[in-house]
Amino acid sequence: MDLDAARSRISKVDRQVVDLLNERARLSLNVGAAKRQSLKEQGVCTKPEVYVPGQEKQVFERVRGFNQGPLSGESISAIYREIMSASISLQSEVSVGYLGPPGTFSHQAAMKRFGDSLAYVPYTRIEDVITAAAKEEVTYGLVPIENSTFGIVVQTLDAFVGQPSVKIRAEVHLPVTQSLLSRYQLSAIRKVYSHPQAFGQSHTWLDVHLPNVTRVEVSSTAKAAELAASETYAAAICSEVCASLYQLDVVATNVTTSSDNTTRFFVLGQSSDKQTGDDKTLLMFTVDHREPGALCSALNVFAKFKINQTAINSRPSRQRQWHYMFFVEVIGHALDDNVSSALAEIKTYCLDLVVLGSYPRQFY
Ligand SMILES: O=C(O)C(=O)C[C@]1(C(=O)O)C=C[C@@H](O)C=C1
Repeated sequence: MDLDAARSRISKVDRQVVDLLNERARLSLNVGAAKRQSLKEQGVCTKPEVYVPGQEKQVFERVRGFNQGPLSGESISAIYREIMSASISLQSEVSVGYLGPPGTFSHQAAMKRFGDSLAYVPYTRIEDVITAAAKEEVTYGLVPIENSTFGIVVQTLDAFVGQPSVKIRAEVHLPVTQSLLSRYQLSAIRKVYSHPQAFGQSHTWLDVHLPNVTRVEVSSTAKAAELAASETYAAAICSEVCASLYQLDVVATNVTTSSDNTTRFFVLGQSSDKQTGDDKTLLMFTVDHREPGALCSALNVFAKFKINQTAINSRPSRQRQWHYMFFVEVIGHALDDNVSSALAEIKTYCLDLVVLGSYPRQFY
């Protein structure tokens, strides 16, 4: 086929693609109307959940299964990410809060999960994102929970203690590459700004290349870029996307200690999604320390019901000195028979127990 003939065929296919996209969009509007009708019939006056991670999981698996190539599975997912983003925005006005300013890894994780058609709202602190999601100032909030190199994000766990009503709806994994950005060359840099997590992921490189330079912790990596852009002899450890956003040069690329450095984020909303058959659940509880072995007894319940734990963390309870909030993540949905039976039994060992949410295991 010659060039003109191939372009003319593409133009005909484009027309069919656009018609099919609009047919899908009309069906999505029907889905939105059906959700509203169903809530009305149940006498519930809340807005329907427009982002349904379990359903998205099925759509992604299905379309990747249909794919015969030459498009890669990743290309199909990227195209469908935008189709679903448009579909969500047709059904309702959706906003997503994240730790700003623009250019943070939280911003990138939010875009990766929700695409281009939604509104993104930056907040200065992680706790502000969680409060905004709890108070429905935004439809969803996205917060980092842990990094594969530096570990748990304590600000997120501490903020859950203050906002136990917020519910985890989904998890997002984002590969993270930290870089050194500045308006100056390496030898001229006197001060480096970054978030404590980013310093934790790149301290080995900093110890070797900038050993005597002051490290200043700030609220986010993009805030660090903003400050580095406004000061003499300053630099930031942040994402390379901040170079164009804040008019900085990339002085050193990939200063991260671990090559497969990944951060896991939670999408927060008013409720969790229904079971998908491959879910995780995060619990927050305190145990009575006057009871010997109370934590051990609580954790033993998971073994009894054959429930795998994927993470355990603790933070000071802040209400009683030397008492702790435990955060345990398990495989399964809170509505699964074994998990709900385990929760009923664990309650007998806990002073309080909150299910922070159940969410499909990361899938794309
Ligand atoms: O099935 C739904 O609940 C929809 O809202 C439709 C749809 C889609 O376009 O396929 C859109 C958004 C949801 O996150 C999941 C799926």
